[in-house]
Amino acid sequence: MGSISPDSAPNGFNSPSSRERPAFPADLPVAHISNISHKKILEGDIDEISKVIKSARDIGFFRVDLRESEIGQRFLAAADNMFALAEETFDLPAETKLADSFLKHGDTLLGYKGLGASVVDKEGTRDNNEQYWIGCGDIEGNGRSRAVYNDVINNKMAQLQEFIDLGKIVTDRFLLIFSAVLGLGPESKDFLPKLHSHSNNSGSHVRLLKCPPKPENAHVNLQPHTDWGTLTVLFNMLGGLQIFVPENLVAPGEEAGWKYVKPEPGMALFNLGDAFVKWSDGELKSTIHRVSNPPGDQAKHTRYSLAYFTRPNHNVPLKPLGRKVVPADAATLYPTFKEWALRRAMAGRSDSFKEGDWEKGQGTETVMSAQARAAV
Ligand SMILES: O=C(O)CCC(=O)C(=O)O
Ligand SMILES: [Fe+2]
Repeated sequence: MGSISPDSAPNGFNSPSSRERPAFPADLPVAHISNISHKKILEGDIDEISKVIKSARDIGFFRVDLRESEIGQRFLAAADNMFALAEETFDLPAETKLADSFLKHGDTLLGYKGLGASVVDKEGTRDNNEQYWIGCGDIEGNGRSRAVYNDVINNKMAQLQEFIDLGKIVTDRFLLIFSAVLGLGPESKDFLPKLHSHSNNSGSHVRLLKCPPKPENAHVNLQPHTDWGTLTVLFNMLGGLQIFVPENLVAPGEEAGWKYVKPEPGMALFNLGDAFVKWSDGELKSTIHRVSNPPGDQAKHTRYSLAYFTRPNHNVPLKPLGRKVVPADAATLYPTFKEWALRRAMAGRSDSFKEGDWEKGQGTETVMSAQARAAV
C-alpha cells in the first residue's frame, strides 16, 4: 500500500468533473444521518460506537468522517484515484465497454452493465446508469473470475488494490462492532471478516457508477433497492441518492418518504445490506434507497459515484447468527449469498424482463422497505 504526504491529504474528492460541481441546494429537505468520527472509532470511543449501533438498528445508514485518521485520509486519496479511473473508463467507446458486459461472460455478475440494462420499476422502465463491478478477487489475482475488464482498468490494478486494502481495513473494524450486536463475542473477532474474503468465492467488489444528466421528472436513474450484501461504503460528490425514511424515523414536523442524502466532503456513507438483516433476524436494518436526479443546478452534471461493497463469500448462508436462534427444522429455508445475489440480479435485467420479475427480485422484507415499496 502506498501512502500520501500530509500536505497532499485530500479533504474531498478531486476528480476532473468534481472541480466545477455546483453546491447542493441549502433549502432541500434531507435525511438525517449520523456523522461518525473514524478517528474516535479507532480509539474505541464508546459513545461513537453506540451511535453506529443505533444507526444500524434504525435507518441502516451513517456517514463516516475519514479526514482525521491516517487510514481515513489514505482511503479518501485512494477514492480520488477511483473517481479519476471511473471518468476515464466510462469515456471509452461503447463497443469497448460492451465487450466487458457481464452478460457475455457467463456465471459472473462482475464486469460492465450498460445504460438501461436493468429496470427501475414494476413496469420494466429502463434505468439511466452505467456501472463497472470490479471483483476484489480479480484485483488480488486470487483465482480470476470469468469477468473481462478494459485496459484502463487493467492498467490501474495497483490503485484498485490500494483502495480495496484500505476498504477492508476500514470495514473490518465495523464488522467487529456488529459482531458484538450479533452476540459473537470478542473471541470470534475474525469470524465476520473471514466470511468476507477478497477472492472470487466472494461477492465483494469495487463499483464505479455513472448517471448521465437527464430531463427533470424523468424516471429514477437507479432502481429502489436494498443492498444485497453486508456493508457498503459509498463515495458521492453530487446529490441524487435518496433513502426512504419511514414514519417511525422522521423528525417531528417532517413527513415520511424519499429524502435526499447530502454528500459531505471527506465523508463516506456506510449502509448495511440484506446479509446483516438475515444474520441479525431483522435487528439490523438494510434500508431501501435509489438514485434520482441530482437536485437544483447539480442536475445538469454527470453524476459519478463509487462504492466498496463488502459482500459475503458465495457459500455463506444468510441465516441468523450468534445469539439469534435458528429454528431446528429451518436450515433449508436459508439461501447462500450467491443464490441470493443471482436471484436479485437476474430478476432486474431489462432484456428478459417480464411481469412478476420485479417482485421476484426483492430483498429483505423489513417494515421500512415494505413501506417504501408501497410508495414507489
Ligand atoms: O450512486 C449512489 O449514490 C448509490 C448507488 C447504489 O445504491 C448502489 O450501487 O447500490
Ligand atoms: Fe445501493
